Amino acid sequence: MMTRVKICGIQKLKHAQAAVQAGTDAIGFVFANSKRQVTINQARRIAEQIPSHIKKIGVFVNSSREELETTVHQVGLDFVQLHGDESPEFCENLGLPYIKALRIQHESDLEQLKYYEGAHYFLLDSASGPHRGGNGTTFDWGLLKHQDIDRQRFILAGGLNADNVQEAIDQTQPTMVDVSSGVETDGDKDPDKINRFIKNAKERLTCHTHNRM
Ligand SMILES: O=C(O)c1ccccc1N[C@@H]1O[C@H](COP(=O)(O)O)[C@@H](O)[C@H]1O
Repeated sequence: MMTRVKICGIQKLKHAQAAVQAGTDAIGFVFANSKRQVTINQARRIAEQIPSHIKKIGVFVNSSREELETTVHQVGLDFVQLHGDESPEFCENLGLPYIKALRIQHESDLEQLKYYEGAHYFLLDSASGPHRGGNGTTFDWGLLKHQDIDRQRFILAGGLNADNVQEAIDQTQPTMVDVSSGVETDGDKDPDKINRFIKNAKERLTCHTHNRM
C-alpha cells in the first residue's frame, strides 16, 4: 500500500488546506515550546475546517496529563505525539491514543521500543539538533536494516524532504513519513514543497497489507 504522510508544524489554515489538497493523511500541530508552536484556539480553528478523515496529531514534550487531555478534547486531536521523557507508565495511564517519539543515534537506542508496546505508533527521529524534534536532521537509516521492527506501527521522521523521502522509504519501510522542516522555506510552510514531498512519498509502496491509522 501507499506510504502515508503527515505534514507537521501547521500554523496556518492555508497550509493545512494545501497539505489536504496534495493528499496528506495527517497534519500535526506543535504545542511544545517551538518556533512552530500553536495555541489551542489556533489549532482548533484550523482543525475544524479540515475533513475528519485527515488525522489531527498534537506534538508535545513532557506535558502534564491534564494539559494533554484538555488539548485533545478542545482541538479534537486523534493522537498525541510525545517527544519528551514520558515514561511507559505515564503513556499507558493516559488512556489516549499515543505516538511515542524516540531519538535514534545508536542501534542500542532501538531497545527503548520494547517498553512502549502499548503505543499506537512509534516515531523514530534523529537525536541531533538543539530541540526535541523539528531539527531537520536525519539519522542513519541503516541502523534499522536488520531490526525486527513492527513496520505497521513505524513512522519515520527527521530531516526528510522531497529529495530524500523515496530513498528513506525504500530503506526503512515505514507505514508513514513525517516532515516539518523539509517542507518549509524561510521558516514558513511552502505549498510547492508540500506538494512535491507528498507526490514523491506516495510513489513508493510499502509492503504492509493494512494500516492501523
Ligand atoms: O516541529 C517542531 O518544532 C517540534 C518541536 C518539538 C518536538 C517535535 C517537533 N517536530 C517533530 O519533529 C520531527 C522531525 O521534524 P523535521 O522534519 O526534522 O523538522 C517530526 O516528527 C515533527 O513532527
